[in-house]
Amino acid sequence: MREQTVDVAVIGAGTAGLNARRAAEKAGAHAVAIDAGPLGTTCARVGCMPSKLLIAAAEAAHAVREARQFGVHAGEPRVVASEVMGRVRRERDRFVGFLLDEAQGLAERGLLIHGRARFEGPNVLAVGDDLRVTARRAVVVAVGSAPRHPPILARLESPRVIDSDKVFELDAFPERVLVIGAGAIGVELGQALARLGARVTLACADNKVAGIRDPSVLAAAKSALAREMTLHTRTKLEAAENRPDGVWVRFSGDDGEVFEGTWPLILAATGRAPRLAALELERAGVKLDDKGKPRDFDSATLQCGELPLFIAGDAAGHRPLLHEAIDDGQIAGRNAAAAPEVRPGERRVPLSIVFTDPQIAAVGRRFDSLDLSTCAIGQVDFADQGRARVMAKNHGVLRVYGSRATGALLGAELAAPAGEHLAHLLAWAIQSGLTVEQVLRLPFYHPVVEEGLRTALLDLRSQMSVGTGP
Ligand SMILES: Cc1cc2nc3c(=O)[nH]c(=O)nc-3n(C[C@H](O)[C@H](O)[C@H](O)COP(=O)(O)OP(=O)(O)OC[C@H]3O[C@@H](n4cnc5c(N)ncnc54)[C@H](O)[C@@H]3O)c2cc1C
Ligand SMILES: NC(=O)c1ccc[n+]([C@@H]2O[C@H](COP(=O)([O-])OP(=O)(O)OC[C@H]3O[C@@H](n4cnc5c(N)ncnc54)[C@H](O)[C@@H]3O)[C@@H](O)[C@H]2O)c1
Repeated sequence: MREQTVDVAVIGAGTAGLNARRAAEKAGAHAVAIDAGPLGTTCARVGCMPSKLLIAAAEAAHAVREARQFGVHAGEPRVVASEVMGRVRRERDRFVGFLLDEAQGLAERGLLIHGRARFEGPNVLAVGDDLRVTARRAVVVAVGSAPRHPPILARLESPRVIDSDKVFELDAFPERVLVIGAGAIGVELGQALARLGARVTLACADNKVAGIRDPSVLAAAKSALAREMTLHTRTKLEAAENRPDGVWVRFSGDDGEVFEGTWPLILAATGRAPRLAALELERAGVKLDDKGKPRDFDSATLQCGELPLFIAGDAAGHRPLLHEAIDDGQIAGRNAAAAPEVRPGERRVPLSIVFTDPQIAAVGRRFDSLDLSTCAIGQVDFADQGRARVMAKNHGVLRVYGSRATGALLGAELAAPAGEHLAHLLAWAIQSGLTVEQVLRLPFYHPVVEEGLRTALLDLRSQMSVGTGP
């Protein structure tokens, strides 16, 4: 067994791991990342980037179809799946290439070890069969997450059941596809496949779409998505089996409704789980709950109890988004280098954006955390919003939340045209501590989608007991 001693060992060279290693090094530690591969990060290989590339192709097809309402007749677009997927993979590979170059540079400097790591003790790792790495200061666990399939599908082992790890390898789009799950992955990929010509049925166990909790925004999101796919919510997968013509599945709803059918392709978008199981965290002294999650994890410092062990990115399971993986990595890396002197990391206002049309987003405080006796809600419906109508993108609702007493802007949920931009404006205003009144004093051009945001803010201000400006 070869032995290596470092200050900080980071398990995983994804986004969180690379950032953790860099932050630990910046804090003066000899920090090494260990990765079993494939390298290139989930975001670039099978996550954010290929999904947005597929959505971009889908938007192009949709724009051609929609052109007729402007009097521009292009006919039904001819979608050539091999060309669509060729561009998705070419561009994806370009993004991945930059990360592989970074990994190669680290490996050449002895700062990236190839191999699968597991714990032998709180700061001792076995890497593969022939290397033991001891971390003098701490270990950062940044192993990411993996798709989680319901047991009924997991047992089936059919090539006709795929998940987001496989979808970008398709070379043909099936005529019909069943998407199970209406989280970010299900709705983004479901709508994209529908726009690229598949007849999509989307089914999910709960009543949420893209994680939206505000009932008005949820209703708007559902009705916008239902224009392009058949949507079944509150319906649970009960049975599945392989048949000659595809995979047969049966769902049963909370209301007793049963639907079943056979699909040539099923996309399982049923959530992702942290890849912690194979790490043998118990050997590091980590106490796990019945779901295999560390009991004493501190989401502010990212430390597990008093152990010299930090968890960052999707592996921590609390904010499974790219910008949060970057922040987590920096917090965990810095704390690992300074352990046992740890401090809470600075966090940004929560922001999530789902790239459907309309885009679905949540910023700051969520609807279900509001005390409606002290908070007010302002709303705009984009059906009649000027710029949205001009572009024929007039679908969706935006709701902003504020404190009646202080006039502070607290949060928002939205399904809206240009939602990615509106969500950023709101996040920046909230993080800057602006009141509704102060935001309304900022410029709003005409005619822009942001005027819809102003309508919602005016509605919010009218219900507040402070700040009645111009
Ligand atoms: C389809 C899809 C679309 C997405 N779209 C978006 C989006 O638009 N915006 C957004 O913000 N987020 C998006 N996300 C989420 C985002 O991709 C993740 O939050 C982020 O990539 C997580 O980074 P990470 O560093 O935690 O994990 P990863 O990048 O997965 O890194 C984990 C690394 O650990 C390694 N590893 C695992 N186990 C071991 C072990 N035992 N030993 C050694 N190495 C190991 C792996 O090889 C991997 O390299 C999307 C995700 C998916 C799946
Ligand atoms: N734009 C983005 O930021 C973006 C895009 C894609 C993915 N992501 C990240 O990836 C993570 C995982 O996404 P996801 O959509 O897979 O997970 P999710 O947990 O958000 O959604 C899972 C869905 O699967 C359904 N489901 C689970 N088990 C089921 C069953 N047995 N029968 C029927 N339905 C079932 C749930 O009802 C839910 O709709 C997200 O939390 C997000 O952080 C982000």
